[in-house]
Amino acid sequence: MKNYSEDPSRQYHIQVAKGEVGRYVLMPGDPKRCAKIAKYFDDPVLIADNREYVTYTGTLDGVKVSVTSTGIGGPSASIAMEELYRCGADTFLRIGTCGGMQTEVKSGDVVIATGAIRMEGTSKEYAPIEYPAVADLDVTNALVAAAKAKDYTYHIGVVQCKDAFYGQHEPEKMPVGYELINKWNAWKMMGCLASEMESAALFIVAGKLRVRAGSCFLVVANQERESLGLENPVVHDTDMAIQVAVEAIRNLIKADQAEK
Ligand SMILES: O=P(O)(O)O[C@H]1O[C@H](CO)[C@@H](O)[C@H]1O
Ligand SMILES: O=c1cc[nH]c(=O)[nH]1
Repeated sequence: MKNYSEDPSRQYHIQVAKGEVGRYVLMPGDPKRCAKIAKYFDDPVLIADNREYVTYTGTLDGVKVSVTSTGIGGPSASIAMEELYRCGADTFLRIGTCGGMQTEVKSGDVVIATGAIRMEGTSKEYAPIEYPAVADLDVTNALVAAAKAKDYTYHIGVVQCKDAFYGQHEPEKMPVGYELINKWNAWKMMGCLASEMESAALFIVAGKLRVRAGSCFLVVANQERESLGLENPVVHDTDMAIQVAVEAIRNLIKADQAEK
């Protein structure tokens, strides 16, 4: 597709040029998380800051790596991945926040996604709903090894993605018939760990582009625990999940170099 950028060497939305990012890219939703993540890189340089997309590039163990924020939701996340791919990236690690959905998935824990429920719109513009949104196995294994090594409490499994942050949790309050559309209770019954907004789109776009994508999250809070009157503090510190994602990139770099 034509590049609408004023400077055609830069991608229209992310304003990054080919070669300015590494093959490994961390993808937080929040643009302000990028500087925090870039502090883990050696020699981080701010490459671009346009709309919700902030990009830094540096190195980890001598290999070029980047961080680009996606903004909230599938539409902007899919744009980030498509444009980063055109700049040379092929391995994507989303590092986000999520809300726990099972009582054991507590505030401050880390969640690693094996797949994502496609209760959002973006992925449906790429593939029919029967096609599953699955995380890449190499990236997921790298995340699990990183979480294990750090000795953090982590959970591995399916996450749910949606387009509306508000209003999803209370199917019983929906008008008759609407609960068929709001499947929150079904996701919980099936063991879905947590809810967030971008992984389904990222996993499906990654499939189309034939690139690797995985996700890990900080659990901010848990609506289920709240409704049962269980302890449910709100945790904002994303550092633990960031450390897991950065360590996972190191694991991938090692594995990729060993394969050469
Ligand atoms: O913290 P980030 O990465 O933005 O992720 C989560 O937070 C936002 C909602 O508060 C959504 O983007 C959701 O996926
Ligand atoms: O409940 C939550 C918490 C964080 N992010 C989400 O998308 N949902």
